[in-house]
Amino acid sequence: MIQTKGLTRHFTVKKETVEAVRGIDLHVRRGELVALLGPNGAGKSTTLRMLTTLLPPTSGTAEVAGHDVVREQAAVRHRIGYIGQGNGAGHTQRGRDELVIQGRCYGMGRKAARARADELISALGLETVADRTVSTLSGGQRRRLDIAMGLIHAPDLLFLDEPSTGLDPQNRANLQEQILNLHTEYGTTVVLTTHYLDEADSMAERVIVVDHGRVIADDSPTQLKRDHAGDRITLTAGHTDDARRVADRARRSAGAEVTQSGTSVEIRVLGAPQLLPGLLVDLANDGVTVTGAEVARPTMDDVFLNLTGRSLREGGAEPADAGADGGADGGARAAADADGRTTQNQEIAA
Ligand SMILES: Nc1ncnc2c1ncn2[C@@H]1O[C@H](COP(=O)(O)OP(=O)(O)OP(=O)(O)O)[C@@H](O)[C@H]1O
Repeated sequence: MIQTKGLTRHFTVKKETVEAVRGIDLHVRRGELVALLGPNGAGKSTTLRMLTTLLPPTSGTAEVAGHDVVREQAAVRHRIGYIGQGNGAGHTQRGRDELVIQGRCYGMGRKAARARADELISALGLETVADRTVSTLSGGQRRRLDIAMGLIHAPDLLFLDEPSTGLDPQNRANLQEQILNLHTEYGTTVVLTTHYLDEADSMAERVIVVDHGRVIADDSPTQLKRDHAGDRITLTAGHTDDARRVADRARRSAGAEVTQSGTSVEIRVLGAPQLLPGLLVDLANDGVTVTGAEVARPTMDDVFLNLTGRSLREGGAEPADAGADGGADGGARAAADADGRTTQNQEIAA
């Protein structure tokens, strides 16, 4: 469904070259749900904008839904849906009308566009708000309307750029569920970008970790965690001296990566739940008192830390949960009309 080779994109800012994407090779199969995960500025949106024909690559090639993104832009756009960051729907229209107009832009007949709009309104739980003007909808409802807009022409492939950024946890969970349902029900291939670790972990069948414009890992969340992060045991001792003895024993008994910080000792191993009881017995035999023990299974953050040496959160990449159900305006979307001509709303020029 997507095949890229050596895809790069450079920008020139004040005579300086910004290498946003530095040679990405991707292969996404039909029906996959893939998350591009990375911190702010990693190159995720730039990659998506090249794949959706909104931005020409500096070099390399990309084929999307069987068409070249540079030479066959209209054909690509007919086969994809793209939901950019922020809201794309016009704010003074009723949601239902926006959907029908979008369908008409794709060359659908009035009746077919109306029927498809009804179907998506129901699939995305928008029945009670579809006849209100878009400006009166909550952030979560607008986001779902945007997704309906991206799906109106039944694309084979849906791109979502940070679909749940700016939503509160409840709306985020709701939106994730809707996306998963659409993926299952219609078999749509979905490529989304996110810097929510839990989103990549829980939604995606495959996570492509991007950093500094390059792919640094590509696998299922389970495999990534298995390969790049062990379990974490945290043991607390009453005194620093005891903590040192805990650390020594952990290194000897478990052969694990051990870090001591004051009275706390962090042990990274595979199979922590099986290992911990034996370790506690060894420590008791050594006469060391442990006052606390905790086992944490690996997260995508551990994977990122292991791959890059820094936490995804350190770069400010993990946004705080938004308190309000709101999304920024100024999103981007692309649509092709019946002749394959293209409309773009509020897209930033490169
Ligand atoms: N139009 C542009 N002009 C100049 N530099 C740009 C432009 N678009 C992106 N960049 C730069 O390219 C790099 C990658 O940006 P990009 O938006 O692709 O990252 P991202 O991974 O999507 O980040 P975020 O999670 O914050 O959206 C950044 O350094 C960014 O500042």
